[in-house]
Amino acid sequence: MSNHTSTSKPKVLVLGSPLDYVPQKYFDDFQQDYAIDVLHAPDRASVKAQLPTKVSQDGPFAALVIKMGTIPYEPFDADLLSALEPACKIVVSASAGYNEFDVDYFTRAGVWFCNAVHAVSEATADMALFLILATVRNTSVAERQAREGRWKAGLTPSGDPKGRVLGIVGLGSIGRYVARKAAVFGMRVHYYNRRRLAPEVERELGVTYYGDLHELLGSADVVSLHTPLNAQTTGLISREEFAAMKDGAILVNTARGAVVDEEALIQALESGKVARAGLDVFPAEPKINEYFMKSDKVVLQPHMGGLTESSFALSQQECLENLRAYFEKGVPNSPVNQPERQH
Ligand SMILES: O=CC(=O)O
Repeated sequence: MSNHTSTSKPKVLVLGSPLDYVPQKYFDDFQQDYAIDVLHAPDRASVKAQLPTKVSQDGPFAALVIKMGTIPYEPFDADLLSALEPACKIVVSASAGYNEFDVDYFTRAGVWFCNAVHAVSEATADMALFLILATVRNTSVAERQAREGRWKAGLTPSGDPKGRVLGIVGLGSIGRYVARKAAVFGMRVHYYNRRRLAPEVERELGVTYYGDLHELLGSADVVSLHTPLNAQTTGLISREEFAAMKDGAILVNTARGAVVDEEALIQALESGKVARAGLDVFPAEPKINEYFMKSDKVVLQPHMGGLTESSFALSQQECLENLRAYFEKGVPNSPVNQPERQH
C-alpha cells in the first residue's frame, strides 16, 4: 500500500535524463510513494537556464538525484542548484567520489548529501585489475605491434602478476575487492590506510598493513590507488612518493587523477623509476595530458571504472534507497554530511 496520496507524494527531480538502469519493478514500487520528474538538460548552462522555471512550474522538489556522468554539470554548488532551495532536503549522487560536490554548501543549506558507497566498488576494482594485468603483461606495446602487422618481432617475455607485491593505498570498499581479486592472480597484497583494519579482516583478506605510506610504496611492485580525492589526498603521490617506490614499479590509478602529481608521474615514467602506468582517471578530465596519450608505457581508459551495466543499476537503486530511508526514517543510508538546519 502506498504511504502517500498522489497529491502528497514527495517530488523527486532527476538531473539530466531519466533513471535508465533501475529494474522496472523497483522503479514502479518507488513510484507508488514518490513522484519522479526529470530535468532534461545536457549541460550546466542548460540546467541553470531551466531549473528555476522547472521548480516553479512542477516543483517544489524535495529531493534531487544526480546520475553518473557528471562532467557536463560540474561543480555541484549554489550557483547551479540554489533554485531548488528551500524545499530540497536531500541530494543523492550515483557516483562514489564526490570531490565535484560542494558538500559545505549542502550542509549550510540544510541539505543531506549522499554518495553511492557500494554500487561502483566491484566494477572499479575490476578496472584496476584490468590495468594491473595490462601493465604487468605490457600489453599496449604488444597490441601496437600486432596492429602494425609486426606480430611478436622484438617482444620479450613480460613479468607475471604471481608472486608480485601489490601495494594498495586506501583499503575501503573498492580496495577490498581489489585485494580479493589480486589474490586470485597470486599477488601478495600490502596496504596503507588511515586506519588499520581489524585483525580478522586482515586475515580474511590476506593483507599486510603498512602504517607508513613510503614504506608501503617501497615494498610494492605494483601500486594501486583507492582513496577518495580530498584536501589530504590531493597530490598524495608526488615526487617524494615516486622516489620511495621500487625502481621499475607500476602505478595504477582508478581513483581520481589529482591524487597523483601529474608532472611527477611523467618524470618518473621518463626516468624509468616507474616502468608503466595504468590510468583510468586524469586531473583535468575530459582532457588527457598529451604525454599519456602518446606513451606506450601508459595504458589508458577514459574514466570507465564504474561504467558497467550492473554498477549503473546498483548505483541508481542506491540513490533511491537513500531517498526512501530519508523520507521514512529522517536519515539517509550513506550521508556524507550532517546538515546544519532542516527547513
Ligand atoms: O568515478 C566514479 C565514481 O566516483 O563513482
